[in-house]
Amino acid sequence: MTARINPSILSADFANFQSELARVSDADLIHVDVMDNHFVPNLTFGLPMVARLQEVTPKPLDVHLMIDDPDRWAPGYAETGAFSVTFHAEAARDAVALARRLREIGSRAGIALKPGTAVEPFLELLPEFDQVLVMTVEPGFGGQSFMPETMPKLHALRDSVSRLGLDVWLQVDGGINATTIQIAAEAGADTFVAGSSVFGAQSPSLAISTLRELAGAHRH
Ligand SMILES: O=C(CO)[C@H](O)[C@H](O)COP(=O)(O)O
Repeated sequence: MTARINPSILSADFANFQSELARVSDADLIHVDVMDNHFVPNLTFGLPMVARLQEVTPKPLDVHLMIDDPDRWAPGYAETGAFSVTFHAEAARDAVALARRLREIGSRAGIALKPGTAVEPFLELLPEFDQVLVMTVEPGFGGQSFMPETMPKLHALRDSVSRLGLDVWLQVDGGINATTIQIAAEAGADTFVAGSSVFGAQSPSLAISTLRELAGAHRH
């Protein structure tokens, strides 16, 4: 299992995304946080920005939709050519139908769970998804502390993925740094979103390679 490190541009300089993307050229994917100020109490950007980001970076975009009504809006993000589009279980009306639509368009389909959302209803649905995002903070803001109480969800997901013989990526997002990445990797995560610990580092490149090594050394 290779550890993927996806820097979150929520922690980048919003006035200089193009040069910020160049600082994380060692990343596996670029994590793009779309927030609508309804599903979460924060507002970032929408479809035109995501489409433009894809034009200025060769890196695959890992789009995380923290928005209401993803059934209506998510397909548009897949149509920009995003590598993966992840929507929230709490917001979707028909998560399976939406995931199928995203895959049909050509994007990987991800489902995200807030810290208080149980994972059990989704375990048997795993074949419908390419990625599960376990939020390790309440979604909305960067720079928060990792919530270790979310780790049992990773264990349950990793067990089900192995039992069903699937290649579903297990992603964590929120408070990931050189300490917490080891905990999440041991619990079964293979894909790590990191905002402040990468963009806040003097050398994002070094931060990425350190995180990748630590995750690899502590993999499940
Ligand atoms: O989805 C997010 C917040 O909702 C961010 O991706 C996440 O919080 C990353 O920031 P940091 O690594 O600083 O916690």
